[in-house]
Amino acid sequence: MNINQKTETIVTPKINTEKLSKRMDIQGLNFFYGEGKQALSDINLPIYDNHVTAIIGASGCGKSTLLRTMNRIYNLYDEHYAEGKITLDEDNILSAETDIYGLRSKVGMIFQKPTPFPMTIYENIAFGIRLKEKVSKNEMDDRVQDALEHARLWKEVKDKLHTDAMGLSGGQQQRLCIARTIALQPEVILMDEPTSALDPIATLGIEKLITKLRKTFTIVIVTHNMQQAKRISDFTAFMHLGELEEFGQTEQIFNRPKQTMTAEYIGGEFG
Ligand SMILES: Nc1ncnc2c1ncn2[C@@H]1O[C@H](COP(=O)(O)OP(=O)(O)OP(=O)(O)O)[C@@H](O)[C@H]1O
Repeated sequence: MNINQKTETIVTPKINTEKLSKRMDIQGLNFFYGEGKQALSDINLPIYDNHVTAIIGASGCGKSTLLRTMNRIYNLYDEHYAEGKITLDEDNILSAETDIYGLRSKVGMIFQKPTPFPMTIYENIAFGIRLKEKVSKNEMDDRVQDALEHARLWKEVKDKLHTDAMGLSGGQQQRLCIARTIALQPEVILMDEPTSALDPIATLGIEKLITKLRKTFTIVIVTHNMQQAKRISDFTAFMHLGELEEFGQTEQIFNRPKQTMTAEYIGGEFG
């Protein structure tokens, strides 16, 4: 099966963005990997609540960098810094007063390669919950089951919860990582090419899951796969050389791009 084959022109109803609330709002964002090494310039991007926003663009245009500003994971390195404003529920997360651990529990992240902890399936989920709050054994069992059900993994693992998570397939491991993130009840889930290490069937499993999760969470996904962006996102941001070239409803970006650069990228002229 080739899941990347060209699909029909997408037909989706126009979303009236005036009726949506913004879960996050990026305003005038610049990002530097050290003095003089600017990777993002003046990014302005709304992230609408309970919708999926895809970030697309050629290699090196700044997609992952942009995603990483949204939970300040770049703070792991002293010389990396951001300027501008990113609001989450009205608070500027770039402010020096931001509680970074609190921020990361509100804005979860899924990486390219599944990264389960070398523990049992159950512990992969219970571990994070325990760090955040005190819950009884029964409540923990319920929370673990709930997260696995939400991540569409429960049926496959319910009889082996106390076995090593590393024994799961790649697609199952990625769904476990999603379950681990969901268990902490974030508001936003960031996904950095979450299916690029998976086969087509596992990819479709994750895509179905993302479509379901948007009812509860706000999702931002970086993808190289334009057919994937078309299939699962409501909004698309096209980046070029560290700038946001065009943002709009996915249907508009793919069917009627306004910028020549967007049309060329979508048409496969560079990438
Ligand atoms: N740790 C780093 N130190 C210095 N420069 C970096 C670092 N990480 C990324 N860059 C640079 O920042 C720019 C944006 O990189 P980024 O990884 O965000 O792009 P991308 O669009 O996600 O690329 P890809 O699709 O290849 O993953 C590139 O020019 C890259 O070389």
